[in-house]
Amino acid sequence: MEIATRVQTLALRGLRELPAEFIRPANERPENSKAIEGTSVPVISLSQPTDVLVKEMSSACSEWGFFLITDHGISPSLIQRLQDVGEQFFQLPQEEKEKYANDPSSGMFEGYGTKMTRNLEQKVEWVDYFFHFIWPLSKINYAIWPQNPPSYREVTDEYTQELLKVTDKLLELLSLGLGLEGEKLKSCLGGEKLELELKINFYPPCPQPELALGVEPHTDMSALTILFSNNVSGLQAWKDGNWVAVDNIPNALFVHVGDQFEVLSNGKYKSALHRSLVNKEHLRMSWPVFCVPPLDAVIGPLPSLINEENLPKYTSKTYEEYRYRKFNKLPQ
Ligand SMILES: O=C(O)CCC(=O)C(=O)O
Ligand SMILES: [Fe+2]
Repeated sequence: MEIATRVQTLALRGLRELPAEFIRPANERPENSKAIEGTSVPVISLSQPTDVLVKEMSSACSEWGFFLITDHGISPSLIQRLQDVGEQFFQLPQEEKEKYANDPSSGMFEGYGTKMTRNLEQKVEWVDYFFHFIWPLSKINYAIWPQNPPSYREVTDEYTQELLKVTDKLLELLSLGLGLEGEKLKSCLGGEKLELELKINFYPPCPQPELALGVEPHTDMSALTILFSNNVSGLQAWKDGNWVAVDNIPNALFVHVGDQFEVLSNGKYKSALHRSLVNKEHLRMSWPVFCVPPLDAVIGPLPSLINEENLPKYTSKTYEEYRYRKFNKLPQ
């Protein structure tokens, strides 16, 4: 396996100019595609009554595909501890981190990674990451989790338990918002077999942030993604032809619809196109958790949402097939 050049290693070299593979074509550069002013992402407090939440959330998912949640019940100190252990891992000596290197080309997605490129047409992103399952127990491979700092596992397990409660609540509200029974969307995601994947994105300060992207525009193939950052701005989501910067509200969680919920809802909920920018001064980190069905779950528009006015807009297929097609850029 070829060892990737890590973005963190490049950043430590104190480059003044960005290597060519990071320089985006003019139309993709942040300097030429700025976020609009005067629009902000809906903020939904989970402390409101259910009927209010159902309305606010379903309209946010239909109109925006994303929203921020506050009063979600996860303590600020737990979020801080999760940030600390993630940051401590990335501060380890490089050779220590390389012990966890992943190898997506041979199907080993979990571990420490950086996307590579072999030709200059294909640009790369200014980010290193760590990726692993956090749920269900049968999918967890603790051997690939950072052993350092030693509290990484305990803190991450605790966050998982708290996040499962939030996920259940969101899935229930989003089901009700489609006029379905509260348990419906969770059962479509395999019920207790629903999977959670954690990615830690590490974006070092970048010498020419106006020419680069942290993560290029994409929709997540998950059903739902729940994310927070270290309060350094950079995440943007696409709404009606413009980029909208996601505000940093301390301890709020950013929630967005992924492809599987767009398909299940037959397009009522929109999978959010989003990207992240980097900056010159500050390290940015983010912790998305992807909520996904098991690979053998068949995902298609829900029959109860289909009628003569609402014909199916998507084909049904297993999540495994969807993932294969998305990775290989094949039509769905
Ligand atoms: O860093 C962020 O805020 C977004 C990252 C992201 O979209 C992803 O990893 O899928
Ligand atoms: Fe994403």
